[in-house]
Amino acid sequence: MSAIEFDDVHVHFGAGASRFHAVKGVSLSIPQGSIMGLVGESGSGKSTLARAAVGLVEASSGRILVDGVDVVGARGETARLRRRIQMIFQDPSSCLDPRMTIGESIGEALRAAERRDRTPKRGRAARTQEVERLLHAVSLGADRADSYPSVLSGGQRQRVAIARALAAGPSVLLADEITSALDVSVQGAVLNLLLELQRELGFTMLFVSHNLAVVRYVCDQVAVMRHGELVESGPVLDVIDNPQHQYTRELMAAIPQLGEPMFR
Ligand SMILES: Nc1ncnc2c1ncn2[C@@H]1O[C@H](COP(=O)(O)OP(=O)(O)OP(=O)(O)O)[C@@H](O)[C@H]1O
Repeated sequence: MSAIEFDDVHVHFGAGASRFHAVKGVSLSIPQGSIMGLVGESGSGKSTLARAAVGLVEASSGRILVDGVDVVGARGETARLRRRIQMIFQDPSSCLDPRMTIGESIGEALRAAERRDRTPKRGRAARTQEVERLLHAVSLGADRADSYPSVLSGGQRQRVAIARALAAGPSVLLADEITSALDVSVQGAVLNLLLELQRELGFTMLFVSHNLAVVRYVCDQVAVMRHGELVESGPVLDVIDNPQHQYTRELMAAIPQLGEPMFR
């Protein structure tokens, strides 16, 4: 498993007069195996920072290091390191092809990982077995392999998205608002599943969320962004219970009550 570090990362969108500075020199280090929450108001640059790590947006400058190796603009062996960073999105449909069955979709992610790692291609039976193991890992029955995404609930689709990410053998997982589109009754199950998998597999995680109660439940560290800048970071309970920055205090005050853990 890998540590990930953002070192003075800047991201701009657009050009000329409409050039917009979305991420302004963010430096953030997530130790191997820990879960860092990333919070801040809408538009503060959280998703953009996460997307820069997987190359979905281009960092204008700065370094993104996986185990100390800069993966920005990486090629060859280093690009392989970057593909060990997997991202899960708010809307699971965005990563599921509606024309593919769930089994085909997970199988495709397995094949991509084989190509990346240059490991021998699994035979059909071995692939089916691995798809079933991954479905089981995310608490879906093996019979789901033949279903299409359209017949699944939002929570089930998000489980499939997690299974696809796991198929890639991630060393770092970026979770961007992964439960905010789900019904509250399903959110807890998906979060608990993710926590169990993280404990079992030990991947490092960046967990982007608006919900501070969820962040407190899931994360051991938290970073706060505002207007593209990092304003504060530290152990989750320290930051939530004793925020140092005025903006973090305002963010906490906006939450009606941070009561006991939500989903236990
Ligand atoms: N592809 C893009 N082109 C232009 N501007 C963009 C693009 N993606 C994001 N932005 C802008 O960058 C800023 C940061 O967006 P980002 O999605 O990272 O914020 P966020 O903190 O994740 O917000 P939210 O919590 O609402 O998802 C916003 O002003 C957004 O409009």
